[in-house]
Amino acid sequence: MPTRTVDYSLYLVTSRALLPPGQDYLESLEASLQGGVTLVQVREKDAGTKEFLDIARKSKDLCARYGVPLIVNDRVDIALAIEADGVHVGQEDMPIQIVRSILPPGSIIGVSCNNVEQARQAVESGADYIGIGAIYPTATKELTQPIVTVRGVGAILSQLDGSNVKAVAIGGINSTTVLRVLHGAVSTSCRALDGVAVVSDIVASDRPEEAAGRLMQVLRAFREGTSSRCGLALENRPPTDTRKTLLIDQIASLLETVRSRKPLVHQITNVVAATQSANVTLAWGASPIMATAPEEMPDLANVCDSLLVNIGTLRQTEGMLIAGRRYNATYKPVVFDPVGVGASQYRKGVMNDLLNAWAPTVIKGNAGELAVLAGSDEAKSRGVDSFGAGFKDPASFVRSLARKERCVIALTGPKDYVSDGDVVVELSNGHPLLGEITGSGCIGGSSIAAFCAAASTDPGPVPGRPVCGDMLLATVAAITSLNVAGELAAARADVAGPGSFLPALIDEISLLRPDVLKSRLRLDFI
Ligand SMILES: Nc1ncnc2c1ncn2[C@@H]1O[C@H](COP(=O)(O)OP(=O)(O)OP(=O)(O)O)[C@@H](O)[C@H]1O
Ligand SMILES: Cc1ncsc1CCO
Repeated sequence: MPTRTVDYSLYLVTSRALLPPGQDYLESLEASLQGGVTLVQVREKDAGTKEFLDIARKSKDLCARYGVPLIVNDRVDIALAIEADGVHVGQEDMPIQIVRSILPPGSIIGVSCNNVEQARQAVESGADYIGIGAIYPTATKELTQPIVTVRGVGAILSQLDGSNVKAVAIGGINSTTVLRVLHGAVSTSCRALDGVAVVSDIVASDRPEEAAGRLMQVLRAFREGTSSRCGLALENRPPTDTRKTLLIDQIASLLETVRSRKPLVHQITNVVAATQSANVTLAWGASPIMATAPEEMPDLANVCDSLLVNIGTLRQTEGMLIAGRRYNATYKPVVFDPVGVGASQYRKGVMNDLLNAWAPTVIKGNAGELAVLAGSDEAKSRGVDSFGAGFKDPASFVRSLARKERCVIALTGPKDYVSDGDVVVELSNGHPLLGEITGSGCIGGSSIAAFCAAASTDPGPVPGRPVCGDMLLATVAAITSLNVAGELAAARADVAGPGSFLPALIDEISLLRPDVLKSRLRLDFI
């Protein structure tokens, strides 16, 4: 029998217990189908066999009218009895090979997977699809296994490389989280989800048709916006021979855009570099607001243009958690600076909590910091500083970390490397004095946040990306402009060392002219 094409995009898992009071199960199911649900699984954990059979049969008839396949949870006997399109099993249920031997040829068989090994086994045993979860903690199902998190999905998807096994994510996915899940859950080989499975966002809604419609809109927008390059390299790239000239023009032009747009840059940063970060932000022509209280994050996310989260002197992380989520929800850039993350287990734990809670647009760090993020021991750190020779192949390192973390990665040092998972730009401007003042990395983060704000564009009514605009360009422009200002400051007659360098640097940032910037830029695509 030819393999049939199944649309996994919006996979509804039913649960009568979650229906709003007075809502009829079949009416709700029909409304969801009208809203665009593409696949349905009947899951009724507490129903007796007779009742389950009845619900499954009625659901099957209804789905058939909409041309939507129906899958039965766990119960192979019920699937056979109602001639369902397939069965979904858990890890403790009947093994896939046995299910396959019982069901008619061509049946869809899916299995829940919580980790890489389970996904490997699913492929080996001939599953049609895997349900990866739970992505978030959810009240719908009692969790017996660890939360996968959005950042954990990529490694599981990698197991599907070379197979025809499809994948959906499940657990806590709703219209607020769906874009984060779709965008964040992609393997380093660019394997994305085939769909998302949703329970309460649709079933518990008074208007299931609208709930399903909202999810479908985001799914469509995501696919349209990310048809190539994993959805990371956001803008169309020019041909190789002209792109360096074009990039240099774009950098100079973005410097002017920062000054003309005067973005408001919200910064949650450390107490060491806070004042110089605010001054540098002003010197670029942007406006800083340094604010940490969790209570004010919703208001600030509405009025500010971008967010910087710097963990240099961690005290309370609640504001950081809320802020990132809010800026994601308003489609504004979020820059993350994991200062000194190698210094303590606490910092590392906080970094992971933050990155699991929200999507960074850019992560910037020195070699020691990014090595901790990547789980590599190629570069070392001591406190907030990186030491040693660093990465043997920094270009490959940033490219693969960008793919893994699904954002732009900026690796700083004597040379800087910026990647969006596709291209890598090597930046050779700068001056050793930048390494001799504290917080030069921190002001780099503030600068990136200002340039990202200036580069961000209107996401439109149904955004298919967490942020719109060329964030690779913004990151490159910010770092390299700062480094050129550093060269100009270091060359001044009144600069005798690190003490006089910092004020001169702030002056040179505010004085930097686009033509001077262009003439001094030293960068290359790798
Ligand atoms: N030796 C150097 N030569 C040229 N530029 C440098 C040098 N060292 C650092 N820089 C520049 O200084 C900036 C900060 O980079 P660095 O890697 O020192 O950050 P960091 O270690 O995070 O700093 P900090 O912890 O002090 O905030 C970057 O723009 C980088 O290009
Ligand atoms: C020195 C220092 N300690 C915590 S943050 C910071 C600023 C440079 O990263």
